[in-house]
Amino acid sequence: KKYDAELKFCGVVLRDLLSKKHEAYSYPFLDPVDPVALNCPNYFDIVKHPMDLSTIQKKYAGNEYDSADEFEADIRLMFNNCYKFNPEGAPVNLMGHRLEAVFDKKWQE
Ligand SMILES: Cc1ccc(Nc2c(-c3ccc(O)cc3)nc3c(C)cccn23)cc1
Repeated sequence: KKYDAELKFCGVVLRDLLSKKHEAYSYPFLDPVDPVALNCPNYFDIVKHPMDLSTIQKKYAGNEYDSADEFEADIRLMFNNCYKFNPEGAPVNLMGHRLEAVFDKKWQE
């Protein structure tokens, strides 16, 4: 059963993560990682289930999430992919932690 109120809140959180105010650290997460463009040919050897905010947005708009838990699982997958590929202390790793902190604060609201 879809719980509409909780799914509406997912849309509110997603819109915030996509907003310009976070663009300084959200840009690595806005679109699917392109291993050719980024010169990281080993990406798909390390990250088996890629995820990004544009894909989450498409799934949300397409009503593919049946619960907030499913939505959160994709958000966490996106960040955990980032931490797996980008070592602790690397710029993109730090951006992941910054954007995840934004998510965590809003999510626990
Ligand atoms: C050789 C190399 C090393 C690190 C990266 N990381 C990285 C990522 C990235 C995002 C999420 C993710 O799960 C994995 C990688 N996004 C970028 C961008 C937008 C610019 C520069 C580096 N970027 C790219 C190439």
